[in-house]
Amino acid sequence: MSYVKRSEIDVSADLAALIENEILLGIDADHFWDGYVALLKDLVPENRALLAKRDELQSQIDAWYTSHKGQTFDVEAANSYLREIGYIQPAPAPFEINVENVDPEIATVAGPQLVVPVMNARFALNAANARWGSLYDALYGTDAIEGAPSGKGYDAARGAQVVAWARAHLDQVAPLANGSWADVQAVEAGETLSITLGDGATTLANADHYAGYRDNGDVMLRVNGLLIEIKINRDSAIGATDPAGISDIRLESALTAIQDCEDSVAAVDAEDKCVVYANWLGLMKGTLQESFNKGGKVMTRRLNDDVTYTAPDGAGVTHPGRALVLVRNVGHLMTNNAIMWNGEETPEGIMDAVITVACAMHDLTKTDGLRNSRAGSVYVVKPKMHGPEEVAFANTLYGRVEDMLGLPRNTVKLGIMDEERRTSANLAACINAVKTRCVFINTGFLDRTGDEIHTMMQAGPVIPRGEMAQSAWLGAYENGNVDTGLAAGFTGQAQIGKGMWARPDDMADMLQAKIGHPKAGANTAWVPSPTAATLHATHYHHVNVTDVQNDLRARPHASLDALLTPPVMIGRNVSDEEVTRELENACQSILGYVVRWVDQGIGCSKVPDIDDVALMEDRATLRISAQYLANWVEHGICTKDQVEAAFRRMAPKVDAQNAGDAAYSPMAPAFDGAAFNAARALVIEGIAQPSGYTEPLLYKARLSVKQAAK
Ligand SMILES: CC(=O)SCCNC(=O)CCNC(=O)[C@H](O)C(C)(C)COP(=O)(O)OP(=O)(O)OC[C@H]1O[C@@H](n2cnc3c(N)ncnc32)[C@H](O)[C@@H]1OP(=O)(O)O
Ligand SMILES: O=CC(=O)O
Ligand SMILES: [Mg+2]
Repeated sequence: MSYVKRSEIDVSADLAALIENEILLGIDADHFWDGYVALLKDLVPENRALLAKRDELQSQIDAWYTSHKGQTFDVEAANSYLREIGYIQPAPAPFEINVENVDPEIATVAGPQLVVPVMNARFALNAANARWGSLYDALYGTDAIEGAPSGKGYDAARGAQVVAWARAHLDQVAPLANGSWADVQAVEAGETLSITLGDGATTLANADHYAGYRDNGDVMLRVNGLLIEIKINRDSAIGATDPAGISDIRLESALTAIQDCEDSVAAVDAEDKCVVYANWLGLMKGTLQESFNKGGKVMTRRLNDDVTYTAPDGAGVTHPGRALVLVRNVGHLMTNNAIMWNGEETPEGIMDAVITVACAMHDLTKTDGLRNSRAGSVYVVKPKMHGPEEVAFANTLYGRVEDMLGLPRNTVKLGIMDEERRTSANLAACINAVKTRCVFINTGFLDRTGDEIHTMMQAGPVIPRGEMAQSAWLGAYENGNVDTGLAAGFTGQAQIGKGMWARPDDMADMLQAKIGHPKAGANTAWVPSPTAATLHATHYHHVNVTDVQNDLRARPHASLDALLTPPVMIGRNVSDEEVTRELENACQSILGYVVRWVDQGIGCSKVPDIDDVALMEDRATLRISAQYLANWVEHGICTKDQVEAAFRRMAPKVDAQNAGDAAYSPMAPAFDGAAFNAARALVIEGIAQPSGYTEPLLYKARLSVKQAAK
């Protein structure tokens, strides 16, 4: 890689060109680079000290559990030790966040949050455009309706089921004064909504559900703040068969979308980071586009326009056509060779902070066109922070970035991923550390599960993975997050978010289960795809989250003791069959994910588990699998040899799963490629990995593959 000297640092020539020629907006390049160096000088030592503190606390916790081996777990004694070493910190006096200029998609309206790897422009654009999605398509094309389309063309019987489902949904969430949406013969929208049924006329039971109409006759409803567009088009194939000419029902779906620079991407060097930043820049400028071949046709995807309609009082309304996008930066751990200082890599988190916010200035300076934040904010999601000092460090970092770029204080809003144990245990103090920026707390339960296993490594053998969802700590974590957000005044200002639906193909189950998120008081929850966003949107039609939050405020705060009780097996045997099954399942998913990451730079994959259920795998799910097996080896539930044997049995299976991919290199029978070795190391060296993170080994392996290819 070639570098250019800027101020006192060596910057990848490609990154410097991107920044100087395309990103910097009215900022002198020399001033920018001097500011960058000043920031490194002030913040790198603190960054390193925070990482050292993580290690120090971990060794103290390891030592405490090792010295209490074999004893019955005493939560009081454990927590008093955690207080003594500063792991549990005093809670702040009651306070409320006070955040200004927050867009309604975050502050007031509840709805789905889509996450997308920003390195993939085709997906990133699709995510931004997923603000609106077809309910008919989402039902027709997934298992949300039992079975699958039959025959080659349109399956009319399935189509009828879709229409029936969608009309029944409208009957529940936007009912007619009398009769059913299933029997509508004609719709006339104007100052009021007139609906003709077979046996007379009616209108909506609740006039507030009527939002207006579009020039083409489409009807706009609004339920719990989310728009529903009833499309009327008698010339379309579906509309022609419908008595009222209804051709589709389109839902406001992904209100927000997180463009991810972190766990769903594989960005290890300057070349990769340039792709990340260029895509994010394109989204902020509104110019990103991508051409690709789909179904034999070349298509070009761009950002969608806003949606216009007329309100019942005749006023013209312009409503966002795109999700409000947030950017997930990386955490405080990793460094990257894109910017070198004194011959050393510099923190990737600092680089993400400066560059993604600088890109967002292109949005901030717009007054029309494809704007992202109409309120004038930049939304950054900060993952993997451990405790209040690390959150305070993020506050300092983004404040320094604002100063460097000449932005008003608190332009940058922060979302805290509540996904590390020390953060959950001190969540109020974490929020307090960014109380003028904090726009979300989200239970990233996948990383959080990985951190639970890693932090409690010496407490004993962890329970089988399938039992984790029911364990007491997880319930206390999910409830505690909501309780803390409510006490900190999040209602009307910020999101209380819940985690990812990690079975992207199982939409029927998602429809059943994920309504639990708004019912638990979450005003958003993560979905893996635009289709999932549309289906999950229906949940927010049913549940008024503000009402739920108002009710929940009265309940007692979730128990800290439960939160900090480790999910270990006490006095329990695990059968040989169960061990083999767990080993094979984990090894298969580790290999299936790692091989695509290391060999092809794909950061998020759909990988079949041992029962052939397709699971979304990213660095966080990998962290769980690796730490889980590392824990079982540590406590003698299985041996290193068994792990090795399971990897070798599973590698040919993963190779077969990828047989259709021309770019794929098999791992068997040699078992000595970079990917296989990285997978093995993630388990065998798992305990030594900082906080059990997977990135150090993944980055190393990927860099070696990229180097070899050059
Ligand atoms: C623990 C955590 O940190 S969770 C957060 C990180 N995880 C994520 O961000 C998950 C994001 N999701 C994804 O990356 C993908 O959905 C995967 C990898 C799970 C599955 O990808 P695929 O196997 O390619 O999906 P599939 O073939 O079913 O669908 C592809 C289509 O859906 C679209 N799509 C799928 N996921 C997304 C998404 N998250 N955003 C936007 N579009 C998407 C694609 O654009 C594509 O449509 P197109 O052909 O019109 O472009
Ligand atoms: O980032 C999300 C998680 O679950 O981890
Ligand atoms: Mg995470």
